[in-house]
Amino acid sequence: MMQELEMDWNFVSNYLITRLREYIQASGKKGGVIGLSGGIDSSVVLKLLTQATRNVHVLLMPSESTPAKDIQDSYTMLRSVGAPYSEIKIDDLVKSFSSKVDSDDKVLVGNIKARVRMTLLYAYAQKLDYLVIGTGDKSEILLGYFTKYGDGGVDVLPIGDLYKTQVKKLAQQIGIPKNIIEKPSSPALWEGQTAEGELGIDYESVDKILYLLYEKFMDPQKVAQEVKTSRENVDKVIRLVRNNEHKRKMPEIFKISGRTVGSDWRYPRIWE
Ligand SMILES: Nc1ncnc2c1ncn2[C@@H]1O[C@H](COP(=O)(O)OP(=O)(O)OC[C@H]2O[C@@H]([n+]3cccc(C(=O)O)c3)[C@H](O)[C@@H]2O)[C@@H](O)[C@H]1O
Ligand SMILES: Nc1ncnc2c1ncn2[C@@H]1O[C@H](COP(=O)(O)OP(=O)(O)OP(=O)(O)O)[C@@H](O)[C@H]1O
Ligand SMILES: [Mg+2]
Repeated sequence: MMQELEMDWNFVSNYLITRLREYIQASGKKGGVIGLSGGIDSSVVLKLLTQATRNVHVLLMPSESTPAKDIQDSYTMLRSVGAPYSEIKIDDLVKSFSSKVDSDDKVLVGNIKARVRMTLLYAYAQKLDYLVIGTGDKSEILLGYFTKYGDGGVDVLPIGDLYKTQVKKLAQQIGIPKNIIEKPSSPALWEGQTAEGELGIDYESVDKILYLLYEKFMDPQKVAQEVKTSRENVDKVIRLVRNNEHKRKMPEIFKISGRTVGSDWRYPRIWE
């Protein structure tokens, strides 16, 4: 059923490396900054990025909820790619922000963490004349499982068209250490958080549900049967995709002049 999600991973990795190199070149910027968490997505994108350009800067931004294992895994990745890095502890910044809101809600504080990281990545990008390279995958993007303008606030999403289960295959191909590939995916925004725990469905099922619904236009009831999951899980996925549509768009502009097309104002070639 899911053979179509199989790909020539060697070809995919070469394709993404080339696209990244060309994207950076076309932007007129010199390279890329990336946040490395020790998780699979940032490890994969870091590896691709170092093959696309020599100008890479890595930010390690641990907080109190970052597992020690993730920091170790980040250093393993750093040693293997040999990229320059800065380590910045973010807890003082996060506390400073959350004290102004007077809240200790874990999702709220977690989102502050993601936005503090984004702010630091953009400051480094500006200082170095680099782009901010994003790490979101297709599963997270479709589900809206990211912080708007936090880890979602980036310049380009190299693995944004690969489901989490496909990122794992690509990771094997490009030689990411096995324990990084196998550990449970987690935003690590609070202690004990795991993606599958918070979503309430495993990624293996989520990816099949997404694929059958949105790429095969299969009826939800049939999807539940095919994936051997409950109808409730399929409905939950549909709800997440629909409710988080706003995270995949630029903010809506209430148009008045009506002269422009789309949300972009095009610079006509004739002016060049
Ligand atoms: N219809 C609409 N049109 C325009 N904007 C809309 C909107 N509905 C909400 N919003 C805005 O969006 C905000 C909610 O979005 P957001 O602030 O992102 O917050 P929210 O989606 O509530 O939380 C982020 C989720 O992503 C997870 N996450 C975060 C970071 C990293 C990762 C990871 O996988 O590593 C996962 C995190 O665990 C949590 O479950 C609202 O407060 C509102 O401002
Ligand atoms: N401690 C951290 N230091 C630096 N960057 C981080 C840190 N935590 C999160 N990030 C950034 O936020 C991104 C989103 O986190 P997310 O957990 O989705 O990705 P991941 O850890 O790379 O992979 P996975 O989704 O499997 O956990 C990371 O890829 C990374 O770029
Ligand atoms: Mg993670």
